[in-house]
Amino acid sequence: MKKLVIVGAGSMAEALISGMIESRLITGSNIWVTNKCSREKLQSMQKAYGVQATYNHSELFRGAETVILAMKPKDAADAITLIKPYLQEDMLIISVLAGVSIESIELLAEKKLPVVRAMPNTSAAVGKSASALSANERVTKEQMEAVRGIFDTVGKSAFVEERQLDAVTGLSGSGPAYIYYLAEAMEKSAEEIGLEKEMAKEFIIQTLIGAAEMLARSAKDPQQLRKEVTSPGGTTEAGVKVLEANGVQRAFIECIKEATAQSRRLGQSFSSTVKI
Ligand SMILES: NC(=O)C1=CN([C@@H]2O[C@H](COP(=O)(O)OP(=O)(O)OC[C@H]3O[C@@H](n4cnc5c(N)ncnc54)[C@H](OP(=O)(O)O)[C@@H]3O)[C@@H](O)[C@H]2O)C=CC1
Ligand SMILES: O=C(O)[C@@H]1CCC=N1
Repeated sequence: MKKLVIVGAGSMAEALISGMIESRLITGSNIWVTNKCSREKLQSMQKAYGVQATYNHSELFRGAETVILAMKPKDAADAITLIKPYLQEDMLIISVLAGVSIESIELLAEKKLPVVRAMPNTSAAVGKSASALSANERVTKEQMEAVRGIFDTVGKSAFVEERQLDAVTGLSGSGPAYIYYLAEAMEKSAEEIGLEKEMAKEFIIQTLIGAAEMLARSAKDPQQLRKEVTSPGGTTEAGVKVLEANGVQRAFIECIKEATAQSRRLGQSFSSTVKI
């Protein structure tokens, strides 16, 4: 891949950079990054991945083939307004911004651009992102393949309708955080049940990896797999009864619905400011 520019150098940018370099899709020297003002962060990324970093926009965008927008949605209007003179109609724009529509990006850039909206997750750093993609009609077949090239090397990707991206954001964009929340609870419980922290950590990680592998490889659904762990009158049944009594499954469903609604709200408030 030729020159790739990433505007925003936070968690998502770093996950993508580390995944792309690890999978040898691109070398660090062909990746150019910038952020708002955190110079130390850019320096640490240069050191860790061998990427190029600059605040000089002419230098940043000169000869760029692909531009990834990776700032927070609240910063997107300012960022796109600043970079719009440098965006060319043949540059492929990939936005990972939650909620922000393709239309809003084009309105802010004040030009017709090939835009792909992507919703990956931070597991891209280890090649395990689940990424949903949605493209406008200006994206060529070659650009589409280039985008698949990026997101398939950092995990698995699939094209969806743009209107489905809020739901994907609530489910798998934010998804790793829900699993980390569960891991946090398991770690906290370990202390209370008398297990040494470091040892418990290993058991927790292997249990999560094993359960994920079972879900991926087995033809059985999650409920069936859960039943197979649950002996009548046994330990799992006793534990899961407590989860049921506390409405934990319902809480997870509400959590994903609320995250989806927040993605929709972010998008609506962004669109309304762009259109004013
Ligand atoms: N984190 C995640 O799990 C996921 C995030 N996303 C999306 O990715 C995007 C980034 O999220 P995340 O990486 O977590 O955010 P971070 O807060 O970690 O990083 C945001 C980055 O944007 C930079 N930035 C802010 N304003 C500008 C600007 N005007 N010009 C250039 N850079 C700017 C910040 O620079 P500085 O540090 O100097 O302020 C920072 O480097 C969001 O839109 C989010 O919706 C999508 C999927 C998953
Ligand atoms: O929390 C967020 O808004 C971003 C989008 C998906 C994951 N992190």
